[in-house]
Amino acid sequence: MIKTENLSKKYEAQVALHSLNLDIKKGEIYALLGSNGAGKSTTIHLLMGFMKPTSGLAYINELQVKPNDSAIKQWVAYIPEVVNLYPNFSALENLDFFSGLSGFKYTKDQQVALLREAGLRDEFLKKPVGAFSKGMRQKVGISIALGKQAKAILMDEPTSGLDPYASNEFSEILHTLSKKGVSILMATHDLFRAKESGHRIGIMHLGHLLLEQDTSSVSQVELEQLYMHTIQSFNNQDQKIII
Ligand SMILES: Nc1ncnc2c1ncn2[C@@H]1O[C@H](COP(=O)(O)OP(=O)(O)OP(=O)(O)O)[C@@H](O)[C@H]1O
Repeated sequence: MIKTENLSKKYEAQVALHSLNLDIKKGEIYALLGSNGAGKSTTIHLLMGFMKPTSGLAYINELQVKPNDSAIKQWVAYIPEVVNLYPNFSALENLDFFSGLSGFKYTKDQQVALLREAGLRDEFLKKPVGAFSKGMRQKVGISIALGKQAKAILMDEPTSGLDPYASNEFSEILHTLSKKGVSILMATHDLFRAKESGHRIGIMHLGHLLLEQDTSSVSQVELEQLYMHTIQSFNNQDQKIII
């Protein structure tokens, strides 16, 4: 569903991504972990077609991603760290507007159902989103993704700044999306949430994907040790790429 083949990106002299191979299945939640500058956002931006790779290929729903290709945008939704919405519009109005841009028209009842499914409480449906918290904006973003019937959702730092309750709610919403067959790639520094929400994690460092791991087969502590060990080994000039 979300796939890359030897995907690479060089920004002038800086190689941000070295030959990345990802294969994220239908309904899978995959957390990309890594240090600052590891290449996580670059990966997401390439998968969204925001820029051209230096080499390699990316696919969403078996369609090859090409920069600014509207065919791909039909299948994929991008939820940035802070979701951009029209501040004076209510949650319902934002959903209506963005669904319309994607060619969908929903009744008021359907819009309410989408926002509820994304976890937004009823009392906020008609409030201007300008005063919404990060978590609430994210829920509106997820409802927009649901509204466009996205098969893949790409998220950048979705849990940074969320309180523990909101983070937990976020995990539950991801699991609901996954059960509907939506594939999710999230870039995060949040090891705890990656383990709680993700089926699989990938550890990136300096543009390399160093390790992939099913989250069900490691404890939280083991995952943290694995993360530290993987990055330390690379820094100690073992520089043996595991993937
Ligand atoms: N537009 C750009 N021009 C030049 N270099 C860039 C650009 N965008 C990113 N880079 C570089 O590419 C590398 C990867 O950056 P990227 O933002 O993908 O990392 P990241 O893993 O998302 O980091 P963070 O966790 O800090 O958000 C970094 O060295 C960064 O400085």
